[in-house]
Amino acid sequence: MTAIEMSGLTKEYGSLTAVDDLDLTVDDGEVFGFLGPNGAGKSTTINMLLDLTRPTAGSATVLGYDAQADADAIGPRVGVLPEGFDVYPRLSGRRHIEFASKTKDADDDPEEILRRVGLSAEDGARPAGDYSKGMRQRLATGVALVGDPELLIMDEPSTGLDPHGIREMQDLVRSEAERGTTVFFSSHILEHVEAVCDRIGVLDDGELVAVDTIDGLREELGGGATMTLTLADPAEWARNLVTELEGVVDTAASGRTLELSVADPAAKASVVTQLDDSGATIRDVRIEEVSLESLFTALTNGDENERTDGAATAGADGGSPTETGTGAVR
Ligand SMILES: Nc1ncnc2c1ncn2[C@@H]1O[C@H](COP(=O)(O)OP(=O)(O)OP(=O)(O)O)[C@@H](O)[C@H]1O
Repeated sequence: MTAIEMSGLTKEYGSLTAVDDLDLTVDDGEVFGFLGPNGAGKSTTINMLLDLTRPTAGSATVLGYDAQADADAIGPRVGVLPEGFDVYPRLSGRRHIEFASKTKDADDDPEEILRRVGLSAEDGARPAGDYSKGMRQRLATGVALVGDPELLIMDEPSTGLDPHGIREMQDLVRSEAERGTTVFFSSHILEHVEAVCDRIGVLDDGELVAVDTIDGLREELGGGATMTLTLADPAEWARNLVTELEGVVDTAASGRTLELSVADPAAKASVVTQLDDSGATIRDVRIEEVSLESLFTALTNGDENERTDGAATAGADGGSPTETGTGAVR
């Protein structure tokens, strides 16, 4: 079955097209990363799936139900971790789960849910206001898991978490996926998505610019890698042997060092074979794959904080320094 299907899904706010003609399918059981810089339209898309915002055009189904017409059927089957979720400081973690169970008319064992998200019974008894940011996110996920949803929608779940908290969140996503839950995980940080997702969709200025696995995207963008070969003899001679090989896009020779840019993975083996067959002695080979960060930058045209159409960015979260590391495009 298809967990999510968007067809021409569009949302306009006046002259701003926040989400532009999205066609996207997320399969049942998949962990799908919905990636894009701040203001790309991720939350707006999620809001349309949950019927919190109505599309200007197009449609979407969630778990086979029409997102607008059958919103009542979708609600109980979907767990949502909204962006910027915060706890009720005086309520215990356990009470949060109990409250959510009551609201969803579910009969989950609060202890079991707390355990699933890595909170002990003692943690559950404490006021959530005392929790660390990571514990709050885990509790928020616990709340989303009430009613055993078939689909978990997480809007920027790693926001504000330190590296340890991020790893915990990723483990949680993995273990829920192992239980068979489909996960739709939005983020503006490539690394967070890459670590847990089967496929990613990249959104930029409201448009879906790529949908693939990370490896697939790498290849699509040229499978880019740089090869540095150290040879026994001057490299200029060797350079002439490989310049014309398929997949080799750039070459440079300096002393006994030959540097090559290759556009597809197969070219790496061809280079080595060609040199070897021609009698060159290769002393060392270093290969540097295109970084995930440059991949994402290429896809989103290096967008930073704001949209190129100059519209204000909604939901800016003023994240922590840990979010601005490699892969972030804030
Ligand atoms: N209610 C609204 N009225 C007008 N414009 C809006 C509204 N909601 C969102 N937008 C605009 O739509 C665009 C997409 O915003 P959205 O919040 O969906 O992006 P996002 O990818 O979720 O970003 P973030 O990670 O910052 O939440 C932004 O330019 C935003 O300013």
